[in-house]
Amino acid sequence: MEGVQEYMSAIINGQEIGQEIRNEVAKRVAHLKERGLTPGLAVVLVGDNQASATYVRNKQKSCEAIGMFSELVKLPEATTQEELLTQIQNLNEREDIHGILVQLPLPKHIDEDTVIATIAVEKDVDGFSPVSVGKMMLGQETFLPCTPFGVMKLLEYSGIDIAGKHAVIVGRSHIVGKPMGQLLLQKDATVTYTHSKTPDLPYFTKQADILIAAVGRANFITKEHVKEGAVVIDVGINRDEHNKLCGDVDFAQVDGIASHITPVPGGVGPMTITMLLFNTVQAAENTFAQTN
Ligand SMILES: Nc1nc2c(c(=O)[nH]1)N[C@@H](CN(C=O)c1ccc(C(=O)N[C@@H](CCC(=O)O)C(=O)O)cc1)CN2
Repeated sequence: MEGVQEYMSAIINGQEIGQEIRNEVAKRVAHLKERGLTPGLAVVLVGDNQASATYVRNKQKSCEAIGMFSELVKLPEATTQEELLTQIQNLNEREDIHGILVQLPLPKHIDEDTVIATIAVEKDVDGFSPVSVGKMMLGQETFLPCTPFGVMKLLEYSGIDIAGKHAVIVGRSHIVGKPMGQLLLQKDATVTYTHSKTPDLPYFTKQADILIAAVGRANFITKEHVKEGAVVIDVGINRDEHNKLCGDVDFAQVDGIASHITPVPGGVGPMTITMLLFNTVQAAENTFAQTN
């Protein structure tokens, strides 16, 4: 059709890129172990959320696969906030634990902000604590939140230039949308934040060279939202009306319009755990450097 350029969208494969990075992390683990230090991750799971239990199991398996030590602290739904804080304080003191993560969401009677702020900043491998977030905002060295960090790696490994590009973020969560914009800004993108209540969303998203969908709604981003040749990164993990896993982007509609696109599953998801391993080995290396 005249005036319409058709793209073969390149599929960004998070499994493959994640594996490449995990292989590098595994070498760093082996190097530390030869020197007598085994990187250790503590994963705290409170309650019976099935999806959380699956993610936690995958995190533990991934640790084992590269030779890291991992410990699961599994607590019942009725755990009080005080009990949880005590558990975290104990983990903060442990020399064999270099990274701590508390799986989110927590049961409603527990205040997530208070819990996250209790994790020692040098063990905050999720990068969620106020100090880690503040350092990230200032461009200082810190642990970056795993999902946005993983997206940055996907862009880098796919050879996508960021400087000078217009990145539009759809979503404003503390763990994805907000930090995502900051990381892109630090690489000289021009960043626009939008969200589910932005009027005339396509007006903004159609301007995106890099479109990040992190709104948490199944198939929310359709062909009306996407400029031809845009890079489309789907951070969503949803279930559609048939209970099938899907992202925030209607893949079938956007495939062929975008220059690059991430699938769900197999795009951003595997990178979240990869960057958790990356941060944990970094935490262990920091400990090693301080004690040797
Ligand atoms: N403390 C944290 N809690 C949560 C985080 C987090 O980064 N830290 N993120 C999410 C859940 N999450 C990790 O915890 C996570 C979600 C999805 C995947 C993933 O690999 N998804 C696969 C599909 C998996 C499936 O089949 O269900 C994919 O997209 O390919 C990894 C990690 C909320 N909580």
